[in-house]
Amino acid sequence: MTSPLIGVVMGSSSDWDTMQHAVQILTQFGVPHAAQVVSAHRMPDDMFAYAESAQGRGLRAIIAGAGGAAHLPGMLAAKTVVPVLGVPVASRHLQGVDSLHSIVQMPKGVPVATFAIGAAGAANAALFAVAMLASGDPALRQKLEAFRADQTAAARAMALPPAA
Ligand SMILES: Nc1c(C(=O)O)ncn1[C@@H]1O[C@H](COP(=O)(O)O)[C@@H](O)[C@H]1O
Repeated sequence: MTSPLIGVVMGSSSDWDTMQHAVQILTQFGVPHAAQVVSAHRMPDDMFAYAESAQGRGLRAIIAGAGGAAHLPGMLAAKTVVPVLGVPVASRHLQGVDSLHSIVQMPKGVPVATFAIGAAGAANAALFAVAMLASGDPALRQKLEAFRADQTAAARAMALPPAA
């Protein structure tokens, strides 16, 4: 079995509806990945172990999704130099604005690349991870270029309904 290049973690299984969109993209591009629940709040020792072992396990990036007081991406970034891509998950009461602010407002020196709230952010985090890997992998770069070309063709083919 190929060891994962991208780790996908989330604070709770309730984040899966959002984070599965990252996993779908990684699967589509054939990027070896592994997804699991890791919570800075509820399982801090596991979170530390995950971050501390990330480099040695060969992870090239970690996509971390969390909602509300979303400390997971930032705490991972505090414990590893493997790039962390943060995905704010929509929360029940504040619709994910709390998650976004928690993830994006990192202190200088400990960056988390922060994406949009929800499914689009999760998909874009995965596409960004693919782009990072593609810079050293011509076959993957070709797949990414084909994906973008398909997207452009679909946008050009968009038709609008007649005005009411
Ligand atoms: N933000 C975090 C962290 C963390 O950052 O460590 N751990 C869990 N959570 C978030 O709590 C929300 C509610 O979780 P539950 O649905 O399990 O109550 C989830 O969006 C999760 O990401």
